[in-house]
Amino acid sequence: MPDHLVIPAVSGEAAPLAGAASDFVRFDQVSVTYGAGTPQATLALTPTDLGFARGDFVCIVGPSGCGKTTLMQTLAGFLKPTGGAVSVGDVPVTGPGPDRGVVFQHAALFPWKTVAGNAGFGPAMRGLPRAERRARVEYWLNSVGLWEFRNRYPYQLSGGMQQRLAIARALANEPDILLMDEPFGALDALTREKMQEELHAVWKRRGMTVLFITHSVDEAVYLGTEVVVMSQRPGCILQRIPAPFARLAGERDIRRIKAGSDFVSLRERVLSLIWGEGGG
Ligand SMILES: Nc1ncnc2c1ncn2[C@@H]1O[C@H](COP(=O)(O)OP(=O)(O)OP(=O)(O)O)[C@@H](O)[C@H]1O
Repeated sequence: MPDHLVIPAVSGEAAPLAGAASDFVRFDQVSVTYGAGTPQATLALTPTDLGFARGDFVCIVGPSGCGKTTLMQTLAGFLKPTGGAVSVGDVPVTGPGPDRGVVFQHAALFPWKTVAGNAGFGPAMRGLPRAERRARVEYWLNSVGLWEFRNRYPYQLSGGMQQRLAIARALANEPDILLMDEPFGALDALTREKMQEELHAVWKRRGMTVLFITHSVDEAVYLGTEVVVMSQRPGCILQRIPAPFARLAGERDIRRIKAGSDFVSLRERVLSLIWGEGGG
């Protein structure tokens, strides 16, 4: 580890489960039952409290089917909770909105639009003036290294480039909150680490709030300011674990950070919690 890196101590303390009244994003007793009132009713999420501050990078991990996507979709506004309420800046979430950008595992780009057309879609839908749209598209395509590919179509891009475009498209709306559901799950290991670096750099530069679902504990511990571990279905939050690596001061070296003993011990701690719940 280079000397100039300042690593805050890994406290070993879990953060309190409930949110605080001052939190920017709040889930208050949010529960979800799919098919409520039918014989097929599935309790996906038990009443859950979670809150976090503006600028936090919150990573959610947990066994398959534990309700991670369900929780995120209530914040995205795609899913109305069966019980409880979600709010952003004290305003209740009642549906999707441009303040919350969403990136899924598969890029879901518009194949008939160019790279620039995809990136500019949100601002165009919102009726922003042409000059501002162009400026945003240029800025965000440059940010994810795709400006020189602006006239290509999605099928002419690699998987990693498509995912970078999906991120640029979400960011071109300049959302306060970025919601990412296993965004790097389909990428090879090397591209995935590069994407982790790029996302981290964008997060640091923009200071936005991120809620990030992943099956990779390594990724969660590296990117998150906090790792939220969920239980098996019906999901609840088992532990919230602060992580220090996202806010490291100084130059970052992803390989050295991940090989460091603080990183390895935090990763093992999260992994053993998940294994106790039946695996990821
Ligand atoms: N539309 C739906 N209708 C009925 N049940 C659903 C629906 N969507 C999800 N479920 C169920 O709710 C539970 C939680 O699903 P969810 O997708 O939130 O889990 P997850 O933790 O994101 O899973 P994974 O890690 O495998 O992506 C699962 O048992 C799932 O089968």
